[in-house]
Amino acid sequence: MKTLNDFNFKDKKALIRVDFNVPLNEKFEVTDATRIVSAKPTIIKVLEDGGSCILMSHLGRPKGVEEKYSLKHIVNKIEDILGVEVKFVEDCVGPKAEEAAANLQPGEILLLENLRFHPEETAGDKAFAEQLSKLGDIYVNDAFGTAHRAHASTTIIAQFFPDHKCFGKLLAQEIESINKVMQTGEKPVLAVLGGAKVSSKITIIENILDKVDHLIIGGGMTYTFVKAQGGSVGDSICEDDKMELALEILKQAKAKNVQIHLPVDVIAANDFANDADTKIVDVNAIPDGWQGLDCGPKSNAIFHDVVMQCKTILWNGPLGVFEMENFAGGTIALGNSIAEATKNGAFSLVGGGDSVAAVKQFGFENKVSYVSTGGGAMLESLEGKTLPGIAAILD
Ligand SMILES: Nc1ncnc2c1ncn2[C@@H]1O[C@H](COP(=O)(O)OP(=O)(O)OP(=O)(O)O)[C@@H](O)[C@H]1O
Ligand SMILES: O=C(O)[C@H](O)COP(=O)(O)O
Repeated sequence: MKTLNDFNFKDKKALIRVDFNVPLNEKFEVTDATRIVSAKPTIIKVLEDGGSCILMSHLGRPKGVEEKYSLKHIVNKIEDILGVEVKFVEDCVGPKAEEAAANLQPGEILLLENLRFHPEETAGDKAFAEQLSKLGDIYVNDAFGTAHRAHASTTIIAQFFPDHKCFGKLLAQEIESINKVMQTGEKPVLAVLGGAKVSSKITIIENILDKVDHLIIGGGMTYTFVKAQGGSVGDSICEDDKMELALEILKQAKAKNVQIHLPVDVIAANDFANDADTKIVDVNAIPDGWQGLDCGPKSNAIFHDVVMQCKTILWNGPLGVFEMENFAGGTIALGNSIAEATKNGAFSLVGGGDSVAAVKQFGFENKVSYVSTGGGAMLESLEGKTLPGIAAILD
């Protein structure tokens, strides 16, 4: 396994895949910079060797070029954190990117525009990966948060650097920490799955059923399961085409003796806004025109009891729309429960862009055992398979 220390970057251009998919507010300000701070040791090592850094990342899930997902919004934040000027080029491939990369001098940093402005990125297109590869001398993957994606910049690109590819410091550290949990995770094991990426994460549940004893399903994940069982979810986020899978998961969990805990009550709102009217309703009786945006008090109490029984706790995805004060209660309650369990000796691992933002915002960062930059990546690691971004470096 080649790491950063296996290379001297003097006069070399390091092409570094970072995961700067950070949460932004409506003014495009970074609300949690953990993923940028975490990449700093890798970037500094390259600069200290006398090399230069070409940083590439995605931001959000844009459909083509969408201004709100431009990485230009985070240039100042990166500069603040690194204390070095960051040059920005408004494309990640083509003449402009090639010229900016060619002109880069030792000690300098160049940030490329959002990779996902080109659909070839997520398609894992080989020609696009080859174009990217031309920009640097050594490929460094430091994007743990995106290591579960077989995309052009995370996986396919590695084949163009057969002898010049390595893990960044963050990725190496994350692999080590997750391996430790996998090997020593004491039972009962609990996974808490919330958030809003229903379709991409529901498929992971099936694969981690063999590893857990309890599963709390909350946040936006809730409603596909509730509707699949005949409940009324009003306007809550729901993936109808995943309802069959949700039923299958419930069936499999029963067969495998995994206890699934869904919210029993929710805070429903008549608008996706902090000042919306709200009411507490049973999870399966949300009226039309209303949407579940947080767990209710009965659910929080049930989840507390489950958390306190468990010795290993993995958490990805907030239990409500915590960015809005009125819907942060479930996430805070869960954070408190996990902090208490950790104090009592449980091992707790929290991961994901927004989950980490929540943990920091509510002061739980030092009350959990480990904070990972990866959400989906952390969950997929738990399946026990080598993530594509990691496998591509090991090849
Ligand atoms: N009931 C809900 N309805 C709508 N959105 C919700 C609900 N509950 C939580 N969310 C939203 O889920 C988002 C976070 O989900 P996500 O799955 O992206 O988690 P994450 O920690 O960022 O993980 P990853 O790093 O894999 O993206 C938050 O912005 C939060 O507002
Ligand atoms: O936030 C994440 O989990 C990573 O940046 C990956 O994002 P994605 O789920 O849009 O691929």
